[in-house]
Amino acid sequence: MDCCQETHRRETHGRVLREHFGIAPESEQCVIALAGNPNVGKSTVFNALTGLHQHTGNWPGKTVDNAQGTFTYRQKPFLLVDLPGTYSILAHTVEEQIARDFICFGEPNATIVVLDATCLERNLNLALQVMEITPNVIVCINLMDEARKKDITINFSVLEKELGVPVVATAARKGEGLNTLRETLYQVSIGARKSNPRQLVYSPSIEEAVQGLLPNIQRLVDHKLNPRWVALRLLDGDKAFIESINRYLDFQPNWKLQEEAAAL
Ligand SMILES: Nc1nc2c(ncn2[C@@H]2O[C@H](COP(=O)(O)OP(=O)(O)OP(=O)(O)O)[C@@H](O)[C@H]2O)c(=O)[nH]1
Ligand SMILES: [Mg+2]
Repeated sequence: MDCCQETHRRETHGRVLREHFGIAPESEQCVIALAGNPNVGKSTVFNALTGLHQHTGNWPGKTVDNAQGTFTYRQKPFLLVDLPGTYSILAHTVEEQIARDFICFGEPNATIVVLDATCLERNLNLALQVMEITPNVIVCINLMDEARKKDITINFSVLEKELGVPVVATAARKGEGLNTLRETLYQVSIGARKSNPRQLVYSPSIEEAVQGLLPNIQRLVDHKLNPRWVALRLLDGDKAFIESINRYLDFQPNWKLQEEAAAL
């Protein structure tokens, strides 16, 4: 990408954040999304990091501007966005669409996926989905105090190795693990800690179809979206996603790609 393209990309990104999500980060500020299943402690983590008292009820509408807070760590300013709780980000509900669109088109510098330590298996589904969109993921395993009460033990180093992203244990209500979370966020945000997120491998026919679509998608979405993720959504026949691409990235409707995907 040359510097004109980079400037254009930044301007488009700034406009998307402002116009679609009501967020206007200052130039040095790192934007961090907080995602997770309902009731896993996202807002508790949000409040602990920002010192705010975010309402811990349902997401109030289609914007995220009332769920943002700031904090500074090691002189680095962060803007944290508390996303609505979702089991998935395949956009079957308004909440899923908000979370998916923010992670995809808001392009946060990093996304913390908060998981419930007492039901990891179910919660990991969302983490794997987010890891398909972006490599900048931190997995925060919360409710560790509850897990301890139930004699659940988690091998964090194995999990971190398997997932390929940083994994942090917290009991946010007690303030446990939050310093490690801040430090990990900092390391990821300054690029000192690189991730290599595990990617789900689908059946050979789907993988072949993805490979067939990638060249055209790469041309279309450029650096703006993860082409593999777009290919998977097209193969899924996700029309709402194509509409989101056109809405956020100002593309002319391009149904040809979808026709191509449908023919595969
Ligand atoms: N025991 C324990 N309770 C916690 C912890 N973190 C959060 N909670 C409690 O879990 C409940 C849900 O926390 P929230 O922070 O509202 O969860 P959320 O993920 O924001 O929920 P939604 O926004 O509704 O999806 C609250 O009663 C919190 O006090 C923790 O680490 N340990
Ligand atoms: Mg909440």
